Amino acid sequence: MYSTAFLDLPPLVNAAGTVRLPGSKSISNRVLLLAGLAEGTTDVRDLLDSDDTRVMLAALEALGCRLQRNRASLLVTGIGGQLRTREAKLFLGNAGTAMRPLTAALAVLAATQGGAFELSGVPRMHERPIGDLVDALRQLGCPVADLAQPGFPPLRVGDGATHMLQTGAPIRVRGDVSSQFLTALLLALPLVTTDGPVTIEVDGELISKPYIDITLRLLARFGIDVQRDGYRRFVLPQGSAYRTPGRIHVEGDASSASYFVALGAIAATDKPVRIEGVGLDSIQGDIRFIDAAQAMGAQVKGGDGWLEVKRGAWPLKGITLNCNHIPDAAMTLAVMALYADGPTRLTDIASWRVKETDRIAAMATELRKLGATVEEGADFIEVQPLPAGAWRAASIHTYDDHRMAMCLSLAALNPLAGAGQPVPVRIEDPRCVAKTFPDYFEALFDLVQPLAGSVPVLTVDGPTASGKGTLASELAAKLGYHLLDSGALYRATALAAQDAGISLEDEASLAMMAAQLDLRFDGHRVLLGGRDITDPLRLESTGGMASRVSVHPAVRQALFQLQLSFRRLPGLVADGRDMGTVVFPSAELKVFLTASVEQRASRRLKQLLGKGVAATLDGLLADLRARDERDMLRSVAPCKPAEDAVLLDNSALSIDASVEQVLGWWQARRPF
Ligand SMILES: Nc1ncnc2c1ncn2[C@@H]1O[C@H](COP(=O)(O)OP(=O)(O)OP(=O)(O)O)[C@@H](O)[C@H]1O
Ligand SMILES: Nc1ccn([C@@H]2O[C@H](COP(=O)(O)O)[C@@H](O)[C@H]2O)c(=O)n1
Repeated sequence: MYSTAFLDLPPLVNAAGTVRLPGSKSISNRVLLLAGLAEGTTDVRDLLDSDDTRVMLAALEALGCRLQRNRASLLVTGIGGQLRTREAKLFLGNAGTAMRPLTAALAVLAATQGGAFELSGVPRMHERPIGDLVDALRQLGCPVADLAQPGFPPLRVGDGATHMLQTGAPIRVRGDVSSQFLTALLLALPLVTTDGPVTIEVDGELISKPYIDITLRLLARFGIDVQRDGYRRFVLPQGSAYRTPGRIHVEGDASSASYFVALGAIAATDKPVRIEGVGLDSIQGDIRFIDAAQAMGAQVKGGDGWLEVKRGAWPLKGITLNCNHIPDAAMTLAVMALYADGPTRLTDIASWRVKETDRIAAMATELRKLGATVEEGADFIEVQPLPAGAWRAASIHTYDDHRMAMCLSLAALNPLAGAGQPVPVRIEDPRCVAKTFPDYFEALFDLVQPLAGSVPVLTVDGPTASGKGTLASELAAKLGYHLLDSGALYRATALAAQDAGISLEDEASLAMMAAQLDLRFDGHRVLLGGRDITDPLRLESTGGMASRVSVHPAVRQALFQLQLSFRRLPGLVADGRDMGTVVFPSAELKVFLTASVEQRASRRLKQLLGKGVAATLDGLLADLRARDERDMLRSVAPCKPAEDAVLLDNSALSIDASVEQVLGWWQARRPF
């Protein structure tokens, strides 16, 4: 997962390969609640691991459910409809699928058994309406107190006392703001069917009906057979009791599939994008996104648990579509619309305005930043195609909304819109995808191909102990980029030569060895032929040997391709001696880092003594001077600034100040 302040996506030109989707958020949180309320243990397979499921799990644990994590599954032992804890404060983040059903379940449990529970979330959750659900619970006779603005969380359900609930008359709930209110009642009211059936009647036209279908199917898996009259009236039979199905599998998230369906429709020209975990047999309403994608031109094939998508019509075809049945996935159509041959109008999407953010306003604002013409209304959005040449590099604000981040990432495919100037796209706060798809960007990068030469590189060269490694790794962490410590390759070659008894002057043998290095970077550990060489790699003596090995042109040549292979999406920070001059001469930013030899020696002394390695300042000064001389005066790729490098003397700069300085230079060169 990328937890950086922003993530820059270079222009992308193709996509192919397989993505395995994480579990559905809607199914995961419904299953967790049902398993938590049921008696016995439920073995939940392929559960989504994300922010929204984590808050649900934390709430269940606080309520006395037992959770046991195994490698492949989560075992949930429920409370069997009996409160184990009578008071708790539950923080539910921005998870509507946790807030609404838990409010209903705890309201009836607290009212009938005596208890009081506070439910709160992030500030945006406190702006998302819940009043219609609260009204329904109050009709039943459940005490519910607004702790801030009436009709919105935070709430307190229950007052510690027990209450007789009015289950004889139908409970009325509005269905035209969020279908989650009805879902919440359907999931919770089996708890109060001991004395007779309970009826729920929906006021207004129910939106997002497919989500109710998921609720009903999952209730059936847990032994509750709801009788109903269309989507107007639902009856929970007397004596409804949650029975664990034993094992239950969570299918992949159909809303998350939409980004990869769109990716295939826009970019998969030869081989398809294959999506695994969700398919034509899906119980999720958002699977119907594929109909919309096909209407726009996508070629879609599928079966049980899989889909394959390729580009069909190109440009895509603009469509007008009522999206009431696919409210979440429909956001993806708004970005596909940029690649269409005419306007795309998405209607009946008023619910977008009360989601993680006001999604109609957010989508219109961000698409306009890219250069698009967008019209928005109370319940629709109309997007005009964005012709080649009209695309602008944009920094996309994501409003703490995972779907904004994932949808807008598709704008990086802009080179496919025509022959205009390709532009990168910046996604702000990429961590927001953690709500439903923590590894979304990793999955995307596995499938796409960047425009040739567009993966950005930042080089940091300079003499020994100037702080290159420290600076480079901080920069890579801040930008979410890969890191190349090129010195480690020369050091590893020297160690391998030492092990094999090869002379450091034997250029041909050293080059052969360098070309076959079996080197693996595993976090901070470095493995050579499976052996952990992390510690010996960093020895001063190894640095000295590396310096001798690195003077040989054939060795440098042998390591050249390996270094280039580190240039992968989304970008690279490379540190060494010749990164800016030889290996990445087209790097966007080249920094040449220096510090006085005395400063460098004293930093290295501190570093070595800190690790418990004996050293003296005089000894280090002599070593550094010798290494500087050899590295700077050698005939091939000497250590020197590239002509277009920026010099940074950090003798009097802290590490943080150096990082800020270089990030400032970097930002100044980006087009955002
Ligand atoms: N700006 C700075 N101010 C103070 N200390 C620093 C600064 N930058 C780096 N250091 C410290 O200097 C030491 C050497 O830094 P580092 O290992 O990053 O250098 P290097 O140039 O990568 O060395 P080498 O060429 O041997 O790989 C480390 O202990 C690091 O914490
Ligand atoms: N691009 C590079 C990187 C390193 N070297 C040589 O390797 C020695 C060790 O490098 P460290 O950065 O890990 O200290 C160094 O002294 C150089 O001789 C190189 O030539 N080119």
